[in-house]
Amino acid sequence: MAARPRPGDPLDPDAAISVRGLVKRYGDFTAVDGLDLDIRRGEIFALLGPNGAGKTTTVEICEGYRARDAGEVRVLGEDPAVGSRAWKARLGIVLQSGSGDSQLTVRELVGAQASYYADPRDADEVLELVGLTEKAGVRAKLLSGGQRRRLDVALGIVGRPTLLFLDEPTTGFDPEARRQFWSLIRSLRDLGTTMLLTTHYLDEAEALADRVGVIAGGRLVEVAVPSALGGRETAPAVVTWTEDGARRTEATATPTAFVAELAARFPGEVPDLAVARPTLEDVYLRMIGDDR
Ligand SMILES: Nc1ncnc2c1ncn2[C@@H]1O[C@H](COP(=O)(O)OP(=O)(O)OP(=O)(O)O)[C@@H](O)[C@H]1O
Repeated sequence: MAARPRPGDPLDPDAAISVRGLVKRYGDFTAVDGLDLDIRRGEIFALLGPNGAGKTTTVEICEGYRARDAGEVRVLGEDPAVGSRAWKARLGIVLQSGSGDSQLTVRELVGAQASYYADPRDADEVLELVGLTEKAGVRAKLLSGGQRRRLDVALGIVGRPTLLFLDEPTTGFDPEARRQFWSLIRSLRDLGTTMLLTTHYLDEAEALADRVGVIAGGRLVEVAVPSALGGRETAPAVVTWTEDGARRTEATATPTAFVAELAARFPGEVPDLAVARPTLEDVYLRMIGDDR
């Protein structure tokens, strides 16, 4: 399920994004250091990694915005370094710092962006989708931070992209706006859009991504479904409870059996019973720690 390509494997012609041996240097510094990755059509793929890991560099090479020093890249079947106009029109891009301080209204901006595409989404439909209908007539520069981010997404999807790049899309969102944004992303997936997301929010990756890739020091450390990253699904569970006034802890590979034993020992509820597996954050921090 979470198979990832090995160095030297051929490009995958069916993938939305196929990357082999990608290298990017800035002077003496190697920012991306031999990256192999396939992103399937229709999936949401989250790229995780610490600041400076090489996420934005990788994504911008896939978008055709940066040149690479070595390796092969195919995005929707074309090499981004020489991507055609028709190819570019099939991409949607939501950058880290977006539209911002325009004097134009929200609807004017979305309408203007739509005019670049042969078959755009209806501007009002897009505003509805991102929850900005009530702000359609407001100048973009008067929007709140979270509303601007939604406008960025609106601008990214109005061209009906096959593949959408989202670079840290929910930075600065309040919790409710993040939840709304997540449901927007899920509805785009239901419409068949492939998405490559970078994020520092592990709960966001867990909530949205079909697969996550962890990148550190310009290398891909692991690719997996969120529930299996770093051996999470088979890691021992930690059972905690209170007994004789003290907090007790037991790490076990068979938590169900262990809890059954505990239940037999106590007349009613086992006090303060909890069963926990390592969180995505636990395994992620361990991974990038290992890499360093
Ligand atoms: N134009 C550039 N010139 C020189 N170095 C650069 C340039 N762009 C990026 N770098 C360096 O390459 C490395 C990778 O940067 P990149 O922006 O890809 O990281 P990132 O994983 O997206 O980080 P963040 O999570 O902070 O956005 C960093 O060390 C960065 O300083």
